[in-house]
Amino acid sequence: MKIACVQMNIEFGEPIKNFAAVKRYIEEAANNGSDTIVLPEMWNTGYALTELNRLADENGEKTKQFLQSLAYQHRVNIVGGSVATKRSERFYNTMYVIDKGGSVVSEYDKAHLFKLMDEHLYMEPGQKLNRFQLDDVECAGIICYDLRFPEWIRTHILLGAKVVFVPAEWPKKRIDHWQLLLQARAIENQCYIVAVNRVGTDPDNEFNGHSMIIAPWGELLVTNEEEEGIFYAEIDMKEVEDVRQRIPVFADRREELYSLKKSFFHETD
Ligand SMILES: O=C(O)CCC(=O)C(=O)O
Repeated sequence: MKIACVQMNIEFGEPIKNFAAVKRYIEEAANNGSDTIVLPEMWNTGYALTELNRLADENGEKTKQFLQSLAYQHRVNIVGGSVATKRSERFYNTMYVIDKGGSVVSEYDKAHLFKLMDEHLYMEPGQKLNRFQLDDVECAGIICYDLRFPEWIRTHILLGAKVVFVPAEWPKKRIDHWQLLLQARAIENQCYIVAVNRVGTDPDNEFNGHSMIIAPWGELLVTNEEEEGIFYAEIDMKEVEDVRQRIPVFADRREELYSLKKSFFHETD
């Protein structure tokens, strides 16, 4: 599967300009033979949280139609990063995933909202997992701050995910955390990680990309890119099986030790 990471700048509070940029990027990535194109977090508006009432996409309709038509036209999967959406007067940070036939195969609201950027004051957290298949590969998707919750990713992995997509607006000042956390998640879960971060600035932050594709053994297939652009890598699902056979982490898990309640009981027994 050839993957394209769209490491784009996002115009703050300017959905029309951002939709036009995403269209150009998807066309370019499709023309370069991509199977799966991945966008960053909140690419329609950036973190324009105080203007969500005016800017958020009502029921995600505009985004879904737009991505579905591009996916169908170019026969590509699109992991649509995320967009600000509005449903029943509430706002969400929502990922839509579209397959090559133009069907929406997953809708996911970011589960862990980022208090440092006041996200919890404006948006509602999601309550559901994000599992889907693309070209018969079991996948999962999380959004930005979700990355700091390894148990959330592990849950998806235990249910079968072999590729985890991570769209983000991760600021430059904590980019070392981004790199380390992503690489650790790939190694411990013996899976591919495809992580796409934006570049540019908003009123509060600077973003320097470093989108990454990481193999299940931890090799960096895309890394350290700081410029705006599309970065590509091929992933091979045999790698996941090979690594899982080499070090059988999943067979060696001691589930019975991991429940907080039980280990506390054991210690005081
Ligand atoms: O966890 C972090 O440092 C960044 C998270 C973030 O920027 C976000 O979730 O939007």
